[in-house]
Amino acid sequence: MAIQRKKITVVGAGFTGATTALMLAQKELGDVVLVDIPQLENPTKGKALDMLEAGPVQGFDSSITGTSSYEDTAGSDIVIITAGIARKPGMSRDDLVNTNAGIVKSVCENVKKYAPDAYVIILSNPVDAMTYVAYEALGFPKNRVIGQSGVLDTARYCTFIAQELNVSVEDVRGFVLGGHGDDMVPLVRYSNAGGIPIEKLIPAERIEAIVQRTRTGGGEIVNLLGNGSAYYAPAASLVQMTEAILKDKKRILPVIALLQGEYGYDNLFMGVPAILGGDGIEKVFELELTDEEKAALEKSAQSVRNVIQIVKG
Ligand SMILES: NC(=O)c1ccc[n+]([C@@H]2O[C@H](COP(=O)([O-])OP(=O)(O)OC[C@H]3O[C@@H](n4cnc5c(N)ncnc54)[C@H](O)[C@@H]3O)[C@@H](O)[C@H]2O)c1
Ligand SMILES: O=C(O)C[C@H](O)C(=O)O
Repeated sequence: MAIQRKKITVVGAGFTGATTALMLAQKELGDVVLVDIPQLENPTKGKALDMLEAGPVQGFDSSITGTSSYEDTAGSDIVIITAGIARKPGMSRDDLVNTNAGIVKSVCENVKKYAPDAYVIILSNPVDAMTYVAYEALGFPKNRVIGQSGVLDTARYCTFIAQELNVSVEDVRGFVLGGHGDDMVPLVRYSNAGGIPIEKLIPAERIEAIVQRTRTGGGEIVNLLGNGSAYYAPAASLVQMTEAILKDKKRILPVIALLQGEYGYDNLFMGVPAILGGDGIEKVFELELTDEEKAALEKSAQSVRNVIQIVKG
């Protein structure tokens, strides 16, 4: 049988969804189906056609199709869910919970029907709780239901460290643990530039400022944009996760995973470092934490539990 291109569905053709679709095609990771609601079918088709017409200029052969019909998503290898409303200045991500829970649930019912074997990546906010909603609605095994927050939060953290040191972002490593809220936990002790612990390179008060800026990094962009939230770095993060799965790269990335005992949490979705490869979340890494780190993680976990409780009703 001829080798088939991979099929990637992006649900939600707004700022993040459309940007993700274009980046996926630019990297030729597969053929892309962009889905939005029936009322936006023509603009969705228009965006997809416009992106497709960038192919000859940029030299990509991925197809990009705009639709409002889930039949077009049938057999997708990966489904990325960006559908939902975004926050505006003065709002927290948690303010979106009721509206987006309904949207994510209805999207997942279609994913379950038309792409039952897909690996599903959730972006819609509040994303830890939305990953829980998706998991419940899909009924898929936990390795195939993956939330995106840590790649983005870590990208922000590494950007700020590289700026502070005036070094290449390529040499900065670190990761952010916990929920995608203002009490997320950038792990300073496990962060380095060129292998040198950042604690040896940056004064403590500057590190603390970087940690705080990372925690409120989403809000910083929301305030600057005025009418929506970040989408370039979020789209890049989704593409990195998709690539890790489709190419079975076994990247170590922070992802939102269902914890069943790891870090002492049971049945909670939260950001942790994991191997992301051809079978989705293949392994969660459990690190030893100091008492202070444990307390910070517990604060973040409590915030996630509170939002999930709203969804559970
Ligand atoms: N987890 C993260 O790190 C992260 C990062 C960025 C954005 N987000 C979240 O992602 C979501 C999307 O952000 P955005 O900036 O792209 O918003 P946006 O408003 O530009 O786009 C959202 C799109 O979803 C569509 N949509 C709504 N209901 C739908 C449904 N039932 N089926 C299909 N499509 C539907 C809308 O019509 C719209 O086009 C928001 O909830 C935002 O908070 C999360
Ligand atoms: O901040 C937001 O509302 C969007 C997203 O979660 C982000 O961190 O950029």
